[in-house]
Amino acid sequence: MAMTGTLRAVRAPFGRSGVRFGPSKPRAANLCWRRNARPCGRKRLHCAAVSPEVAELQEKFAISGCVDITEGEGGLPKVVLQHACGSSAEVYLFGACVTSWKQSSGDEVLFVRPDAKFDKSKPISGGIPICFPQFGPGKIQQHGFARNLDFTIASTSADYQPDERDPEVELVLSPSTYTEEMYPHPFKVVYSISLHGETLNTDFRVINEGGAPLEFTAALHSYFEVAGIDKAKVRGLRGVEYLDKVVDANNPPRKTQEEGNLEFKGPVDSVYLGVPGYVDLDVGTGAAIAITFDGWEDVTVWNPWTDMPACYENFVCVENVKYGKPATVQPEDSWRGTTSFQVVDL
Ligand SMILES: O=P(O)(O)OC[C@H]1O[C@@H](O)[C@H](O)[C@@H](O)[C@@H]1O
Repeated sequence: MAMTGTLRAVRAPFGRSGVRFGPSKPRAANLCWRRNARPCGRKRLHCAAVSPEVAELQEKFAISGCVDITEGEGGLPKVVLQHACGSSAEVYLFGACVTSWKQSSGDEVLFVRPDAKFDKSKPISGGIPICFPQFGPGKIQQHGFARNLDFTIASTSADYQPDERDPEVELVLSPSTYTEEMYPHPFKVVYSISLHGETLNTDFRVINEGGAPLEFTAALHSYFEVAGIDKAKVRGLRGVEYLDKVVDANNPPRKTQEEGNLEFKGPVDSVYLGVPGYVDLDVGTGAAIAITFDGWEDVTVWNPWTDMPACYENFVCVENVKYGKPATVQPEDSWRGTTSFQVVDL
């Protein structure tokens, strides 16, 4: 993942060293805190602006000017990352779903579907949901349970240098009675999301906390806004074999991508197997989203076409996937998939 030579201040869950910023500096105990860590001036218990849960998270994990924990849609807690350059990202603890990534111009890059619900009745439909421990179809619910569950905040951090403070949040998901019924394996998901300038970086790790090998498939099910489905193109897949799930989702035929530009003239639901680290999406405005990745081996491209009449013209999913060869993680070992998303001019 691209990082500058600035001193990073991060906690060290996997051997990286540094200084931890969260829980953040002590604050006046009873005041309600809002965005940018300024108190609203009223006693927290009497302030209807945020729930006690969100107020507590803000008190523990906010970093002034870089990281805030606020109430999102439906009152759900969300982490707001703000970079000094003006870019920002928003991450719901429910599903660890990144629902917004804005450039310093204010332009939104991600797409949230109009049918998205923020009441936990279903996963958030849009942004970057996580699929784990299954990228379906398969034995359990289509895309696994991680996108239906609340993650917890392990830490927040930012760089030392005031002009280059890269905000980061590290989220964790551990087994519960609910997950054990479907997937009786000790695991820990550790997922970090950060901004480096206008670039969004994700670092997805699965740790085997049991005594037997841990198997899973997974994905970052990323939805991107496009200027029109007729203008969108995915590039970087020429010559790659793919599974065509439009033909048969349960028994997809294997094909080879012939064209350098994958265009959309009908439904597309293809899992490209063994993509070498880079793909981009021309969004039709003269810009593209460059997706650079490591660990993730496959790429799914999905657009439902007229099955979703209200929005199919406005988004394309280009997903980082570990599917063709499911991950097998030995006891005390971990699997890691990193992705760097960047908007580039064409
Ligand atoms: O669960 P969601 O967000 O509606 O997405 C569903 C789609 O997700 C894609 O990743 C799959 O390849 C499709 O087969 C599936 O239909």
